[in-house]
Amino acid sequence: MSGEFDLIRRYFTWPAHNAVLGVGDDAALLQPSPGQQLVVSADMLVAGRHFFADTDPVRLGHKALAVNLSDMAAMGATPRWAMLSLALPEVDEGWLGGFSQGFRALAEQHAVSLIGGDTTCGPLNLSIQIMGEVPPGQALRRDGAQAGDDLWVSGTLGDAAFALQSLLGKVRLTPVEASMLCLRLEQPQPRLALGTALRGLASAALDVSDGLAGDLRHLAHCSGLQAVVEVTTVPVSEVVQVLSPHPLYWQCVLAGGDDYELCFTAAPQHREALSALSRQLGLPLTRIGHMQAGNGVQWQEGGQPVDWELQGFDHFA
Ligand SMILES: Nc1ncnc2c1ncn2[C@@H]1O[C@H](COP(=O)(O)OP(=O)(O)OP(=O)(O)O)[C@@H](O)[C@H]1O
Ligand SMILES: Cc1ncc(C[n+]2csc(CCOP(=O)(O)O)c2C)c(N)n1
Ligand SMILES: [Mg+2]
Repeated sequence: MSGEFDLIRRYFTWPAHNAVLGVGDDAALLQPSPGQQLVVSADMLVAGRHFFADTDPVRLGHKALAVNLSDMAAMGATPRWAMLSLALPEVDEGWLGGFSQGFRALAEQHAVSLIGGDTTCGPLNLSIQIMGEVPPGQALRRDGAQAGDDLWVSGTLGDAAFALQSLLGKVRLTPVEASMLCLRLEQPQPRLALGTALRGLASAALDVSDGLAGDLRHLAHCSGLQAVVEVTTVPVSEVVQVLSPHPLYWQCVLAGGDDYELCFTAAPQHREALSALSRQLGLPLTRIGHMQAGNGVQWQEGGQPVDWELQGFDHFA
């Protein structure tokens, strides 16, 4: 292979069906759908900090895009375009082939076009910008929760955090358990169908990337309210349930991060509609608490407040 431009052509150039002009010029040209608002977000993955450098490149390509799609889901947006900026320590054809395959498969599954990016030599770093669309006024923001709203979460929490603990040798799992949890850590599924279905139902939403404790604090702060969470109702997988005696249990479930589930608020009148949506999507939606006047997050166990100092993931804490 002859270098940077050959690499881009071979691994990161395929037809961009919904762009006027994609990879190959100084910039891409996009035609947003008439009347839609543009939704834009960026997320970077750094080797050694967000993933281990020896992670399966197919899974890594998936995850790099998935964490960005998750932010589109959290906004109730339909993703349309992605830009991929890479710093690569070397040209490793096997790695590039796998990474490109994982990225492309997820992009095609959601009709997202790769329309450009940047490629340099440097410590392994994957940076993606994602763009999507939402009808005006229908985006799911963090600041819309009302006192009395129910607090909901999709899927299960804590799987990815326990997978990380297992990879770090701090939790012992059977090979089957470890591979189930590692799938959650390395190949998260962005909840896009849920996000768009929540338009008009949820009053506020965000995705759980840094752990419920940290992310919920953002939602509470933006809405000027307090979130009350009954910890015994927080949904966990069967594998994580078995780990409930472990000293890291609540830390992983409530503050672990890397879950990429959606956490949202909705008025109690929408409970039936949300249960029906859960059945329709085949995705658990669980009521874990409510919003009230105040600030921050109040954890309760069996209805009694507990004084747990849980922090979400913070790169500089
Ligand atoms: N360097 C930066 N310059 C400008 N804005 C930033 C910068 N870094 C983050 N932001 C903005 O700060 C807000 C919070 O960013 P953050 O990365 O925490 O988003 P998130 O969805 O909560 O988390 P995650 O990165 O885990 O997806 C977003 O609006 C983001 O665009
Ligand atoms: C090797 C390795 N070490 C630690 C973690 C855990 N981790 C890293 S960043 C992050 C929050 C989301 O990041 P951001 O807020 O930057 O989007 C979490 C939970 C991991 N996945 N891999
Ligand atoms: Mg987010």
